[in-house]
Amino acid sequence: MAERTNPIAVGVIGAQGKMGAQVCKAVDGAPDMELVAMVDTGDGLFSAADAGAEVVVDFTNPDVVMDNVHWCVEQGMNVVVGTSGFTPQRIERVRGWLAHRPQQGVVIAPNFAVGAVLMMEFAARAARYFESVEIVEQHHPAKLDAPSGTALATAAAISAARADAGLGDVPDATKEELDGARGASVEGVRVHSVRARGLVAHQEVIFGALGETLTLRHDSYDRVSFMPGVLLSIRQVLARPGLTVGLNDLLV
Ligand SMILES: NC(=O)C1=CN([C@@H]2O[C@H](COP(=O)(O)OP(=O)(O)OC[C@H]3O[C@@H](n4cnc5c(N)ncnc54)[C@H](OP(=O)(O)O)[C@@H]3O)[C@@H](O)[C@H]2O)C=CC1
Ligand SMILES: O=C(O)C1=N[C@H](C(=O)O)C[C@H](O)C1
Repeated sequence: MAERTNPIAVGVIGAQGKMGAQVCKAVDGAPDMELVAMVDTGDGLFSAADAGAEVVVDFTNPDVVMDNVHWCVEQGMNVVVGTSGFTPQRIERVRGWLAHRPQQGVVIAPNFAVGAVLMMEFAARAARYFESVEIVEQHHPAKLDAPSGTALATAAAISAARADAGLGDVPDATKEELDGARGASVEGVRVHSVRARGLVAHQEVIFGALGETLTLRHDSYDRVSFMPGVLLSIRQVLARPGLTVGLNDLLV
């Protein structure tokens, strides 16, 4: 394929938000991209299509993201999605929208930070060797969803690896508990959500076996940590028709 010489036209939905604003700045500073549309609450999505966006990046909220992605796909645009709330059912719906659109791509990533992607990979790799596992995710108090999308994806990957290895339930003798004291069970993995001022996005995965524990921890101290993954996805979505979930296949 001939190398393109014109910049990638990018639109951002949720442009006034914490992530959206950071994405606009990163796209603006990328020599191979042009920021053509900044859309937020009350603005019409059509401005991204009118501006000729080839790739639209969505960082909004789980209540609106499905409508946004559907509309963009219908308009023929490629989409990079960071917004949380992607259940397996939602992912299948997006796959369905793309089924008859062989030219278009959508990338959905629960976390764009390279360290977080590796932490999830390492957790899936470690899962088969440990009888016990729990996840503690910590975020800023403005976060709308709990557990985080990253924690849900990590729990799902761990659960699949445990099932593959023939591991049974995580041992836990708890008989009496205050509501929530043992966190939420996500596919059999306990997830605890902390919300505190000063935090950005952090996660620990604690594995336990006889006489040892292994703790994997990732910290995003600043939202700039997500930008290399977002820019990589914008570049790659154009060459990846269909649905890509997570950054694992994009990182070389
Ligand atoms: N995948 C990843 O690596 C990361 C994912 N996230 C996820 O990204 C999402 C956004 O996070 P964050 O930036 O912190 O949230 P913010 O609340 O700071 O930003 C969301 C922005 O989207 C706007 N918005 C809401 N509805 C619409 C709509 N229908 N059309 C256009 N704009 C809209 C909001 O406007 P208003 O305030 O008026 O509602 C707000 O400006 C969350 O789901 C979060 O979990 C966050 C960080 C990293
Ligand atoms: O809301 C956030 O801030 C974040 N959301 C994503 C999630 O739900 O996992 C990614 C990261 O943890 C930051």
